[in-house]
Order: sequence, then structure tokens, then C-alpha cells
Amino acid sequence: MLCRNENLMSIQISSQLRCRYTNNNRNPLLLIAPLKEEEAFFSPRIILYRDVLYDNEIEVIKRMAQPRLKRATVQNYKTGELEFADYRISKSAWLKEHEDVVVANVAKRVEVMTGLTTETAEELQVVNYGVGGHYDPHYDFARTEEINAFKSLGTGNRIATVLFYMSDVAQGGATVFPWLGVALQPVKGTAAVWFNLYPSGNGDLRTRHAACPVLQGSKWVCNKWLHEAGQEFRRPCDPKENIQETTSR
Ligand SMILES: O=C(O)CCC(=O)C(=O)O
Ligand SMILES: [Fe+2]
Repeated sequence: MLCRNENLMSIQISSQLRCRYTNNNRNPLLLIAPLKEEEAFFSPRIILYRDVLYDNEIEVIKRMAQPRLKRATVQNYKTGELEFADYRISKSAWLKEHEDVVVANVAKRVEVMTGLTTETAEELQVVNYGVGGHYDPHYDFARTEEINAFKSLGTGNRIATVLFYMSDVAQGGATVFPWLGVALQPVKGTAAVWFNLYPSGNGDLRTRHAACPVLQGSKWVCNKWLHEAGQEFRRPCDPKENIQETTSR
């Protein structure tokens, strides 16, 4: 329903959402050029940052990724192995920061947007969806029973997601949060940001999301997944907010 552009968000919520220029608590890098911040949801907080990836950077990222694109995989939660799945149809590639200054700059911008470190983040994942490409509802964080997920990285769970849209999509291709009634339409240069974990470290089930099938055109995104390690002073934990996971995929 959300994929069909049906508006499921209550007017009580949507009428409260605001947009503003922000320098994220007087970050010196943002005093002259503040970010354009747009609220997409309050709890959990989902923020859109407009015009944070420039066309020339997008060209570089696409050009680097193109020869390396391979069918995207998902992690088997029991074994930790990567495998193909019908519920994720797209092609993806990973880019390292040292390969090009553009990739390094994206990581720096993610730090400015989130106030978190990217030291422990995954490499930049570039994803291309053709017509029919989609990703069924999922969580970006590893759930309690997924003991092997991210184990090899040794940096904890995926605390936050930064999803950059590198194209507009003529029809379809929205990122939707079924439990929130939120649908984000891809706009080239925009980034969507949300925390996947509560301050307690438990996964926030409300962040379940999906990429709707592309109906016309092609969709390009890139993902930066930030991990828990190194964020201790940037986003302090709060054991009080110890909300348990209750449902599963
Ligand atoms: O492509 C999108 O809109 C969302 C992608 C996504 O959720 C993911 O790659 O984990
Ligand atoms: Fe995701």
C-alpha cells in the first residue's frame, strides 16, 4: 500500500513534521553551509538531508561501482554466510575510502550529518535496482538470535543507517517503513538517516523497512552503515531504555 503511494501517515503526525537549516550544534563545518534537514518521522526519528551528495560525486561513485556490480547478497543469520535471496533483487558493489577522495568525503559528510564516527563503519555499499528490483521488509541491524551477523567485523551492531539516493526514480522505488506509514521517494542528492538501535543497544523494530519495486527507470543508492563501537561518547548508551525485541521478520 505504501509502495502504491497511498498515504498512511496520520495528519496529526504529518502536520508536525518540519524542515530547517541546521549546523548540528554549531559544528564548525556547517556554520557557513548548514544542512537542509527535513523530518520524515519523529519516533523513531527519520531525517532527510537534501542536496548532500553532488552530481559530480554521484558520477564518480557510479563509475567506480559499475564494473564491480554483482547480484546483491544477504547474510544467513544462522551461519553468517552471504547468500542470494529472492527478497533482495539488485546489484551491489563496495567502495573503500582510500580508492577515491570522493568516497572518503562521503564518509566525512556522514560524520557531520550524524555526529557519529565512521571509523567503525562498513565500506560504502553502492546498489543499483533495475525494473522490478526491490528489497522486501527487513531490519538493517542484527537481531538477538542472529549471533553470527557482523561477528567478523568486531564492531558491534549497526547503530545507524545513512542511505543516499543517487537518482530520482520515475515510478516506484520508494523506501517504505510499513509500521510507521512512512514512504521516502528517492530524490537525487538526498540522504535518509535513522538509528537502528535504541540507546540501550537493543534493536528498534519500528525501523523495519523495504525498497519498493522499481516500476520505471533505474534506482541508484549508496548505504553507509555505522556500527556501535567508537560511539560511546557520541551517542551514550542508556540502559534504562531497555526495550526488548518481541517480533520477528
Ligand atoms: O534501496 C532502498 O530504498 C533501501 C535499501 C535498504 O534498505 C538496504 O540496502 O538495506
Ligand atoms: Fe535496509
